[in-house]
Amino acid sequence: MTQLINQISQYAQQALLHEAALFPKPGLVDPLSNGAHDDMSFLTFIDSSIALSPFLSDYLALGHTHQGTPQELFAKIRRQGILAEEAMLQVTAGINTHKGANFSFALILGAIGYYIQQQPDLKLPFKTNDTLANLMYVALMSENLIQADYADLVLKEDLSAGERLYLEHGFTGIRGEAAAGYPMLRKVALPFLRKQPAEKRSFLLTMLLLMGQVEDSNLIHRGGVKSWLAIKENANQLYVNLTNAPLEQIEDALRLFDQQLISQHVSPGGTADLLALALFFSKLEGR
Ligand SMILES: CC(C)(COP(=O)(O)OP(=O)(O)OC[C@H]1O[C@@H](n2cnc3c(N)ncnc32)[C@H](O[C@H]2O[C@H](COP(=O)(O)OP(=O)(O)OP(=O)(O)O)[C@@H](O)[C@H]2O)[C@@H]1O)[C@@H](O)C(=O)NCCC(=O)NCCS
Ligand SMILES: Nc1ncnc2[nH]cnc12
Repeated sequence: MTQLINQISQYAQQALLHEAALFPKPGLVDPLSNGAHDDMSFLTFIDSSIALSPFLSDYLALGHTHQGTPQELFAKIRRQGILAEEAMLQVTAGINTHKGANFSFALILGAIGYYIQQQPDLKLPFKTNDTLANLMYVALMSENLIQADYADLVLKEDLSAGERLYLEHGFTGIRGEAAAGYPMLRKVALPFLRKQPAEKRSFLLTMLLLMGQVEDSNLIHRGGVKSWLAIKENANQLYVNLTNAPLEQIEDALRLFDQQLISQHVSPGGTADLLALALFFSKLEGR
């Protein structure tokens, strides 16, 4: 069992690094560009991923030994996730590289650990139904998240981007995504990736597909709702135009898109995290 948990933890670490290494990513950090970020570089993401690495195994272990309800597992995972966030912020000098990614990987790895406990004979690769079962278990873990996190929010000072967007627009961002069992993975990214070869061209198109659909609190927080809607429309149009294009043409279009988002100083951080999660499940499913 330990070997299985180590392998899954390794896939998660690889997915975080492969997302950061993919280029060109509009507005985001990659090896060739810091995107719309003045405080983050590709090396920051490498350091952040390494800091999170031991916690990825912890999340799996917490699920694997859990006895109790999904919500009780959520509480255990959140406590460990806060420690992970502190470790991340320590190595990044307080820069928020993977706050969202840590949250999502923590929930999903916790759910997978519990799933393995329930199915001791489970072998990799995951079937589609294994992926679905785990994402729906995350929904059970997170079913009280929005109500709990946003209770008395009007009284809270120093709101996060996501909290402010909820108050102003009712957007639920990453919390809503988790509480719904990651529909951006179940219904958008993974059905597409399962039909594609595991190569750079497919990952860049998956990123565009997600950018066109995600309620990305980073984009909205920095650029506002109108800007986010225009970027979504642009991403959707690019995806349609490039869906049969060669890699070189896709890269050229994304470099232009990158320059546009950099000039607007906006960055789809939520999309980046969902891409990392999609890469993770692709590895779990044997691609
Ligand atoms: C649940 C929390 C993690 C939420 O905390 P908070 O309210 O502070 O966070 P939000 O503002 O809601 O944003 C959360 C991050 O989630 C990513 N994200 C955004 N939209 C979505 C979406 N629709 N689906 C999935 N994920 C989404 C995004 O994270 C990535 O972007 C960040 C880097 O980009 P950057 O622009 O630099 O972001 P900022 O620094 O914030 O902006 P600037 O100041 O630079 O302009 C980075 O985080 C990426 O990962 C959102 O940022 C929290 O409450 C919590 O529970 N945390 C600790 C406990 C924990 O994690 N426990 C484990 C599981 S329970
Ligand atoms: N490559 C990236 N650039 C900016 N924000 C991110 N959040 C997660 N991955 C990111």
